Amino acid sequence: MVRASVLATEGKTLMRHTLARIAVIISHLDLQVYPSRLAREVQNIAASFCAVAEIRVVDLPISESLAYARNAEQSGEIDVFVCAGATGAFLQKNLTTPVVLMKNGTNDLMHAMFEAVQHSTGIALLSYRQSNLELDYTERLWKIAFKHFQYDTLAEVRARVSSLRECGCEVIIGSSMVTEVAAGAGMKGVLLSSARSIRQAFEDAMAQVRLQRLESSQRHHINAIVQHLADGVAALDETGKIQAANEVFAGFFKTASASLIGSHINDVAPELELHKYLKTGTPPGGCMVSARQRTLLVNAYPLSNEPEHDGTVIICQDTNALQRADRQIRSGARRRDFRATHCLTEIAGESKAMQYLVKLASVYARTDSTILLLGASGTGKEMFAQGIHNEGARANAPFVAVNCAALPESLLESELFGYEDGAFSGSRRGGKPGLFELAHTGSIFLDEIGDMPLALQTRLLRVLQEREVMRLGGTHTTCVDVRVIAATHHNLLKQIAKGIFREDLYYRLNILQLNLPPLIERLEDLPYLCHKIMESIVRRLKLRDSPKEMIAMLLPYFYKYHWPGNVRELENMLERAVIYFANMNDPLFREQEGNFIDLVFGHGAMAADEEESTEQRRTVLSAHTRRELTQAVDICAGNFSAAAKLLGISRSTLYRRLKSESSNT
Ligand SMILES: Nc1ncnc2c1ncn2[C@@H]1O[C@H](COP(=O)(O)OP(=O)(O)OP(=O)(O)O)[C@@H](O)[C@H]1O
Repeated sequence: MVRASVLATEGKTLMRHTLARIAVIISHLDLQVYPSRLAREVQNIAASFCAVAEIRVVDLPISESLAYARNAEQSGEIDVFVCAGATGAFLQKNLTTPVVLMKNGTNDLMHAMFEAVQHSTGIALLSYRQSNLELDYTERLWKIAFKHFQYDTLAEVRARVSSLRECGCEVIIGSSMVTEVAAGAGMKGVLLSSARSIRQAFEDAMAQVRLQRLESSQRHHINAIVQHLADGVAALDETGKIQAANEVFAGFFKTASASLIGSHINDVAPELELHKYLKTGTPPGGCMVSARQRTLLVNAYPLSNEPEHDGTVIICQDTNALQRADRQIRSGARRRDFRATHCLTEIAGESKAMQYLVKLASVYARTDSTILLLGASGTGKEMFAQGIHNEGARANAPFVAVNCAALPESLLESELFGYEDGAFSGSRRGGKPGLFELAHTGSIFLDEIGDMPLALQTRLLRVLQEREVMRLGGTHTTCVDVRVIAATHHNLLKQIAKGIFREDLYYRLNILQLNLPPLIERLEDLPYLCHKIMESIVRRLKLRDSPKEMIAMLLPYFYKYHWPGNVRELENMLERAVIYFANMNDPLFREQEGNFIDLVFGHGAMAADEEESTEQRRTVLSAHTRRELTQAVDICAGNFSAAAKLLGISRSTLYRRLKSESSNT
């Protein structure tokens, strides 16, 4: 039963949040004088703390003290209890909320003596357990010899009071309980506590609350950090009981985090097999554990560096999330051009050979095996490589193309494999990842592999075998998950015979093969190729429409050409043709020696094989059909000079031919 009232207080807050909540418990036996003197004193002093604390003074039977305190503790309404003597010691043992003891000092004894001597010189002091009162000093000061006894229990108090009465003692100084027993025995009880010791107890309680709130705010911060971690974190005590765990950890083991607290780790997560560690105190390094359809990377660390094993922190990481993060980091570091832009559907060709190759490439795209693309320059090897990458499972990952013939050996090595900080003079600070690392999870296209220096072939072979790279100047390897597509215009078997290409590398690369035929072997693809290429030129040059007549006119020449530069050459020719065709009436071209066909076929190509090309050109030019001649006139809107220029003949020759063609028909 709570007899004394609550001292509600107003005023400024002590801490950032609320007033300190203090309960002072004064226990009594069968209270004869109500309210007890101590309670009254405490209430008076509590009033002076009203600006900083809400102090509840509770005067209740000793048998109810613990129940009351527990109740208040459970409802979380009290930050700290203040109590004296035996009850204080008892509550300290049984509560988790701090209990500040009202301690009596010599000053209290002086005050008590002052009151006691008013009644009698037969004075005794009863104190709970050992006190640090300066008894000799007090006796000398008051010139009174008084008796002093210590007690542990209420029974001892009762026995001592009754024996003191029989010895003629009239005044007993002690706690509120002692004074009550004395009063019950018909003696004078003098309270040992003074206003000063009560005030000191409140100061101690305030300091305690301040400390508590500081700790709680720190705990709150740490908890917020731990809760926001992407990893599952749990703290265990030395026996393996979970003291704290975040939601992610709870989620890994499909349970609510609150229900984990107090459970044993072996019951919650037997998969982790932490019992081995908990016994030895040796933390396991990162080990992979399968738990509830996930693979976790688990690390455990001792809570302190002390030799005594007093707890463990476990950190669990979802390997899927790690891989995703890894991919993100790598793609963040990826250059924008590490993308494949072509698809297999863009590869133009109506010939059986091309249609078969595109289908085969699409089958290859569904695998992860290494591919070797063979074919002369400009046959579309890179286009196929990009198409295969884009049609496969790695489409969203990087496509890294590297021309092995374009860089000097040392540069190619650092480009491919990267380097560590300070690997060579002039190297970038912090090192640089190689193209293999940047292609991680995607594809690497090793173009012109036949031109790779032998020393690098050896390093490349090791990477292909081990699937891991070591940067130049590095000491550790990094795993790379890369699909390799290599290409060359060389005959690698001949290169092997000459000793300039490693046979073992050839067999590593030549798992799946695509052999792209030169354009000369599939001239039937020309119309479709021209059409497709023109579409992209029109788009790129922002033309109004595709000059179909021009293509119709050029095609007969194209069929007769030998195409050493394959589709790339065709692309170049068509682009040139479009530009010349659109500017045919420009004086610059009108005054040009030669003619449209000459310009389209390009002097460079002609010069490469002068004899053959001049001869070919002659045959080509003499082969105009009547349809081509009239078509040229139509295209040039009846302008015979322009039509002659377009055909590469003089105006008079055009007239003559048209005449002779018409007489032949
Ligand atoms: N079948 C095709 N359909 C459409 N365009 C093609 C085709 N084949 C090649 N090309 C085009 O021809 C040009 C050359 O192709 P690509 O670079 O793929 O050839 P390559 O064999 O890799 O050449 P190199 O060996 O010289 O590197 C590219 O612009 C490409 O778009």
